[in-house]
Amino acid sequence: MYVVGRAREIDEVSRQGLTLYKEAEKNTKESVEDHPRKSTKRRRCDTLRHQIGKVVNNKQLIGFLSGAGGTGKSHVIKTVCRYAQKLCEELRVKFDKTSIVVTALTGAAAVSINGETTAKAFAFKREVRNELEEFKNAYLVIVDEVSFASVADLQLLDEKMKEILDRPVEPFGGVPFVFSGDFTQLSPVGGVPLYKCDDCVTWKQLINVFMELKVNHRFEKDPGWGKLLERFRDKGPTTDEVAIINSRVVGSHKGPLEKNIPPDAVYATKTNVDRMAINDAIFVKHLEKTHSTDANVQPLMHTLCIKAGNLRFHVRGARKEYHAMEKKAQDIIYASVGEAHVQDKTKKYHDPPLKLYHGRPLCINQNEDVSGCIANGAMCEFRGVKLKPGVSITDFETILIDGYCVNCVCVTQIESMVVKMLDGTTEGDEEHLIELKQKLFMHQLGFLFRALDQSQRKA
Ligand SMILES: Nc1ncnc2c1ncn2[C@@H]1O[C@H](COP(=O)(O)OP(=O)(O)OP(=O)(O)O)[C@@H](O)[C@H]1O
Repeated sequence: MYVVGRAREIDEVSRQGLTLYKEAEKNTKESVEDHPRKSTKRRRCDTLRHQIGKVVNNKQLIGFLSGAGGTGKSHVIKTVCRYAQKLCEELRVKFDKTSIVVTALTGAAAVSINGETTAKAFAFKREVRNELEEFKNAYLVIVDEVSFASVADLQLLDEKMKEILDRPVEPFGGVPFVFSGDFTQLSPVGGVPLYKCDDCVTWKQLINVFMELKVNHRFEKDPGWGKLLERFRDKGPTTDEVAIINSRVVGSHKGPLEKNIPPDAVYATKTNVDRMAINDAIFVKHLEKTHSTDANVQPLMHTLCIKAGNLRFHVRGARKEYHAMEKKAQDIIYASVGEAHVQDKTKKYHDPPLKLYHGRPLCINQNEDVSGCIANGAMCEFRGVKLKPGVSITDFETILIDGYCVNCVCVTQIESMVVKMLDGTTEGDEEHLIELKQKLFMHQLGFLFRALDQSQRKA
């Protein structure tokens, strides 16, 4: 087992890589002369694989790249891919997304490393062997955010790779794998985490290279905060540090007064009910500044509520019989009921109307187009909506929120939502259309987006 100490040592790795490249180049020339019948391209690929194999003592690399948040795991993954691309260009060997398959367990992580979700890349939910044939060419597969993987996920990945490559004995079909992540971060939803399973052979016995990044780059400009978070991760904070955190809690006896909170403050809330209360308060503040309580004044078009359908109630004693709710009752629900309060029979939570205005930060909660960075967890800003043909603004209804008249439209009248991505790879002022997916059961209100706490990630 190898231990690579610090992020800085990546430089050392790249120096080794350069030597490797020079050697590979030399060997390629030699092997061209040795085997004149083999195509030059084929020989270059074989040499490259052989050289990569030598780095890990001719063993199949199954590595684990770890380190606290901000130590540069994603940075290393992107650097390795850029480096490999350059190397392949020099060797005139084809390099594309199947040469190094970059995947992550979550959509947001996949965006940050320019990859795909692991489930999508390996078609976890589908039987599509032919589509996956291309993985036969992979020099390396990277799986980021491995703390999210359950034992079952890893076993599925192992089985898929064995099946794709027709190598039922070699782990992951014999392809080099690097898992990246930090087990102190989030665990899988509804599965057993890898570190908790003593008989998970795939994880515990197969990892043969461990790389730990120790220098935190994210907090270079605020080392004090970085150290505090590091202690949070390792042993838990000291009493003084808890006091520092508490001094940032709005409403605590030492915390900031509401009037002193900057408009771009980042809120951390413990529960969804608190998150929604903050969202609603911010929305009402926006209405106070821009909207009227006079029903005769036309509400402004930059602000819009999107509801899933007309709220109805189930008639007692009657099967499948529903009555429309009174307008007043609807207004109360739209104004004060949030996603955290609405649960269906299957215990799923559903959003009442989304309260939006031009520029409102949103968090995407589905993997729509991961390579286009429209992925679960990615941040975007609401710009507007595109209405379905035949729908006009005169079809909008007005609802009352804290006495203010606000435009409201049913999701069935909308073709797509217009957003601007705030993080990920998209640059410039480009706007995106996003299809709204919703379940149209009258009591199930599901949306593509959930509004975040007006917060943007700081780093
Ligand atoms: N070796 C490095 N030199 C300079 N900056 C770096 C280096 N490694 C990472 N960074 C920067 O530090 C920040 C955090 O890096 P990165 O997102 O890769 O961390 P991470 O370990 O993947 O974090 P997380 O676990 O939260 O996803 C980024 O802004 C990145 O550009």
